[in-house]
Amino acid sequence: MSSEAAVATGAPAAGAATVPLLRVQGLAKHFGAFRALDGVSFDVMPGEVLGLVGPNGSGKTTCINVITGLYRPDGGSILYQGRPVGGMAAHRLVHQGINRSFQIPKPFKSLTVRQNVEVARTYGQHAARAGEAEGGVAGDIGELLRFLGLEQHADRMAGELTSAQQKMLDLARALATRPKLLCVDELGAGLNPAELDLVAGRLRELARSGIALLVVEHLMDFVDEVTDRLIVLSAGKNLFAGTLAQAVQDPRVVEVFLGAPDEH
Ligand SMILES: Nc1ncnc2c1ncn2[C@@H]1O[C@H](COP(=O)(O)OP(=O)(O)OP(=O)(O)O)[C@@H](O)[C@H]1O
Repeated sequence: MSSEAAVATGAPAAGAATVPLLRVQGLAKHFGAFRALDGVSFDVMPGEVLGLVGPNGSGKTTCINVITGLYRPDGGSILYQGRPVGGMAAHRLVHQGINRSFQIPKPFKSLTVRQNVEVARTYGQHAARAGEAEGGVAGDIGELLRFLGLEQHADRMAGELTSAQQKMLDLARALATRPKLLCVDELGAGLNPAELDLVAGRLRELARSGIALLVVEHLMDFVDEVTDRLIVLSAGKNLFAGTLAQAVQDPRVVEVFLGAPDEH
């Protein structure tokens, strides 16, 4: 990688000892002639919370969709724990420790909250059998529901939950598979300030427990609270890598994404 690319992607300096959990290099995804991802590169370090931000349509969700196996990449590489996983089916990635939550959760509405999480646990049982990440918040379903404020709803049908509660359930389902890398797609949208506070705290707690997070989000206060570092995408390409404090000083980021302070 050139030194310029290393700066743009926030890659660690050559010779740095820490190995990325996920390394995305030159990732491409095309829909017909349209290049939704046009050579995106970044690393996610173990236990890191990396924000993936940018204007509407810049490719953030597509990036998560490719990393988690919903779409096959059209170019570039995805290395997870040093091994290529680009194009691998979603269920295999879940077994490897990569899972995600969705912008619009789709729980099994006629199953209870607990049953929804049990189904997810079964789906991820390969990881459970391997005895990885036992204990912690993802160790026990009751504990997981408590962690996400769902314990009093455990026996309700998922279809009866509010949309905020459905987002928590979606997170619980992803965590039930004991991910090492959790991709979180616009969790903050539609949550009230108290719910946002709770979720931000929980995501930080997950990171402290060793889970790496890739967080797509529009709410910049939430991004500020939750993430260690940001990648800004613009039109399917890397625009910036660094902290939010650095991003607000970067004229390119201000121009295409953040806007001038008086525009807020
Ligand atoms: N399945 C698809 N077929 C065709 N075009 C798609 C598909 N998925 C995404 N796109 C297009 O790719 C571009 C990137 O979409 P994507 O959802 O990744 O953007 P985003 O950065 O997540 O946007 P937002 O912040 O609005 O959610 C958009 O122009 C979108 O219309």
